[in-house]
Amino acid sequence: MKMVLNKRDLERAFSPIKHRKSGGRRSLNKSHKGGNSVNETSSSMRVYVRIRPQNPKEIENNTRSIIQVVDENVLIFDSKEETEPFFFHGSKQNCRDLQKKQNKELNFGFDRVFGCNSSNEAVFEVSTKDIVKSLLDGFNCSVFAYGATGAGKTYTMLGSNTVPGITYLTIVELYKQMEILSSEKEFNLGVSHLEVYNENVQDLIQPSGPLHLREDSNYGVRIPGLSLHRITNADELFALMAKGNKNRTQHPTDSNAESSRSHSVFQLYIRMTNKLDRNLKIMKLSMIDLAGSERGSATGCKGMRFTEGSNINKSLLALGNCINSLAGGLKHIPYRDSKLTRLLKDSLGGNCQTVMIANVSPSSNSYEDTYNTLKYATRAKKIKQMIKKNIVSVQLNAAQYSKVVESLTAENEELKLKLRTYEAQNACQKSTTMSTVQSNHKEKLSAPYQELEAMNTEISKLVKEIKLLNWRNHVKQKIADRLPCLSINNIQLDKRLNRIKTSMRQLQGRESSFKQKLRETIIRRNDHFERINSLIKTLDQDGTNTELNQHIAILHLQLELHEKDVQLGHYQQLLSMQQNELQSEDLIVKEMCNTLKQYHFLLQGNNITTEEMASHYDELVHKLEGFKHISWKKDQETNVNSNFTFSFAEMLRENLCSEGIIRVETANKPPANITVTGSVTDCTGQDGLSLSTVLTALPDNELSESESEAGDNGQCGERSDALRSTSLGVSLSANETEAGAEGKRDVKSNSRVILETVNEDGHQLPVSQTSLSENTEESEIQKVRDKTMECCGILKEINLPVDSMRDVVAECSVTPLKVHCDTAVQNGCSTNCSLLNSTFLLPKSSPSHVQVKSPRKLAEGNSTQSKKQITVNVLDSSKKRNGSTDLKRRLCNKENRVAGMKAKQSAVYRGAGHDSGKDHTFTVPVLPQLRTSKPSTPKLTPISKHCRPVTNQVSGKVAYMKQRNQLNRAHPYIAN
Ligand SMILES: Nc1ncnc2c1ncn2[C@@H]1O[C@H](COP(=O)(O)OP(=O)(O)OP(=O)(O)O)[C@@H](O)[C@H]1O
Repeated sequence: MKMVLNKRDLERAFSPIKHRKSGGRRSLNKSHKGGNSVNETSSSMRVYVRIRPQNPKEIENNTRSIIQVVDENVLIFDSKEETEPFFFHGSKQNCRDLQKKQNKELNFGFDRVFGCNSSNEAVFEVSTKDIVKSLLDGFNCSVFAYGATGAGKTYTMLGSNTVPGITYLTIVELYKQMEILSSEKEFNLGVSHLEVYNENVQDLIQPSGPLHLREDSNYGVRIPGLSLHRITNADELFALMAKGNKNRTQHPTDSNAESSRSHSVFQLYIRMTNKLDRNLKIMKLSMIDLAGSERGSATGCKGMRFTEGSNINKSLLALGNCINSLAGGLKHIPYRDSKLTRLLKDSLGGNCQTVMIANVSPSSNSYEDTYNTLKYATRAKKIKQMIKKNIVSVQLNAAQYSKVVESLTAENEELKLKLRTYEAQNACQKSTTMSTVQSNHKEKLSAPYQELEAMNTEISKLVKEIKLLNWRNHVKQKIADRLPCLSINNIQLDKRLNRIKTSMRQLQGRESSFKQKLRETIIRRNDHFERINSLIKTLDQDGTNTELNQHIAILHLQLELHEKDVQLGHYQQLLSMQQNELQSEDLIVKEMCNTLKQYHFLLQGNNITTEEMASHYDELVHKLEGFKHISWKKDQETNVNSNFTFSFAEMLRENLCSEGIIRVETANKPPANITVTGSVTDCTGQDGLSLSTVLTALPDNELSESESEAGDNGQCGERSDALRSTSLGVSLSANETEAGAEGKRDVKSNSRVILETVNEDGHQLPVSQTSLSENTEESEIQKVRDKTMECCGILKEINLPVDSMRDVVAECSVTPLKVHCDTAVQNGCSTNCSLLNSTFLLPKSSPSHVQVKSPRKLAEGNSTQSKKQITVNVLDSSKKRNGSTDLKRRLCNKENRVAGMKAKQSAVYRGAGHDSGKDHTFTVPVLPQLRTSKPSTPKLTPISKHCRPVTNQVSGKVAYMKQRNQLNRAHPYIAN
């Protein structure tokens, strides 16, 4: 037993390693092996020590070596020197000089000690080669180099141009291993590289200013804004690594001419998918080169270097504290003390297999640094880590199985097909004794065509990317246009708009870089194509080799097919994006409409709606109805085609008949009869209504009505106005399209009507131009006429003296008035008031008032209720202003309350003469005065279809609108 002589000996007695032991390593290796076989295991941090050779300065100063490597696991720090004989008063003494500082002689044991002569390859073989295996087994791994400044960390991690460091060697090994596994696994790799400089995190590959750290319970520490670069081969990875290292902050100090003044973290993300079961593992390899700890006095740093040094020391101190807490098994680990420890949280105490390489200098000049590093390393060895494989999905679900089976079956089929083709080709070759020359030719063409195919795919991909970016830009622009309409906070609006603009600029930047790439690829493709052409020329100089020509034709077809396939996929992707966008826009519109309606009612209820607001609101409603916007599908507008599709959405309204007139203009004189058939399909594209009619072309200005064969539910009335054009009036009554007792299909607003024109022989009729004359005066007249008919039917049914009205009307020139009623939905009635949107005509000298009985009795069969009437006075258009006032006054006199009013053109009244205080409101726009040249007798839709149970609450308005165009055509107005 050794005698404890003084304090230093005492320290030595309690030094971490008293005997030559390598238990740490053995236990680690054991657990490490275990880690590969199970999903979760515990492991000690592996710690290696590397001693660099003395540098020329140290050699020059003849400094003492303070490290003695005992064997591959043990070193002695500050071993006792071969003491020179000590003389006192001229005689040699047996004891030592007590005035001289005694050597520590501490033994340290590590997983491996690399001496001065060890190479980076040797370090890699022992320290990180195994890491690659663990990584591909699904474990996260970290390697970090720790040590004082100038101790050789960067040399170990990165090396130099001639001596590659362990990062390079590890990645080469990783690629080797991935190559071996490539038949079973798919790999996707991504890289990021950052530095922590003066407590700021910065991206080294795409420097963009300080980044922030975020902690996420699922993903640990994340750095939003840090660029992640996809790589496809080792060269790309090394290029990125080199770029990152070039950007790293380095400054010369007294200790190191190329001192790294920041901590560098290079991370490689691996996504590994098992081809068979599609199980996915995501792993992360972090290679960390820490900045070196330093003593200001030793390094002679001043100013900026001093600040850097103190930041480095601060973060390393925090790292030391974390290592101590982890080694001591404490619950609280002070990760948050520095950016570095927050970043290394995963590697130190998380789910990660970590290797620490402690770099030390052997020179007595670095005595304290080396001692501290060895103590750090010893503490770090005690850290136990629970590591588990990062398997995203271990078990397959049924859907995955079916997918795997599907893909395997498809592959199988493909192989079978190839085999058959091959056999057939073989047989064919035998029978035709195809010359080897031919097959040689084909072989020579195969690779260039494959290359061409790859280029085409790349082009398609780039085009898709450009389109995607374009679309995203367009969407952003739309948002930017819309935002100011709603936003009320200008500061926030500016912020939002700026954000959008920045992101649009980024998108545009990306778009132009894609465009550049596209141009380059197209040039490359064209060059390549030229080369193929010249190759073909050399193979078949006189162009008579038919077999070769056929083969080339097939190759071209295959190329085209492949391209179309790729494009199809891209278009589907684009389409689904656009559909999503449309859906979300649709939702916004609906929500906005609801909100607007609420606000409108609120204003109206408080009697503060201005005339302008009310008419704007009406205009919006009108626009939503879409009556004026029926148009042909754009791309079919000019097509010479007899099939055309148009949206019927605008024509369908909830409760009343809707119609449009379609004009079919033929290039030549149309045949006598044209059959127009059509179908209305609902939004699911299923069969719905069908309609059919025969148009007869008649000479100019001669109106004709021929028999209209309505299909199930559709009605078509037809007219012919000119030799070269034929118009078809199509009307669909909502009551006819409703799902209901008859079980008919509900035709909603996104239904479509498809019409087809066929002549007498059953041939499709070429149509040079198709246009919709819906907006023409004729259609206007037609519309009013139809509304009048319906309205009269309704009025008759609800006991309005239609006959007397008609008599009066017959005597006078007419001013058509449109009655518009809106009702709330109650008592389970899903329909609106029967008067909704109805139009009827009143003469200029109409009776002073029109009595409209409540149609309630129709619904309830209660005759007493029908006697309760409301009265609405409708004045003719020549007395608009006065009339409006009159009306108001009269209604007020009759104890009706004025709810809101438009002084000049419209007014809103609420009638209260109803049985239970229910209100009725009418919109009465004054339409242009019409003159009729030839009244017709239109049919009325059976009243029973129109009349619905009337709801308890009816609200609405009376509106006078300006007289519009003077129409030339006359108008039939009242029918029985
Ligand atoms: N094992 C070694 N063999 C030969 N030269 C070495 C070795 N280790 C380090 N060196 C040399 O020592 C010098 C300092 O090394 P390096 O820059 O790697 O130190 P460092 O620990 O990264 O320092 P800092 O923390 O200041 O960046 C370099 O010139 C390097 O070439």
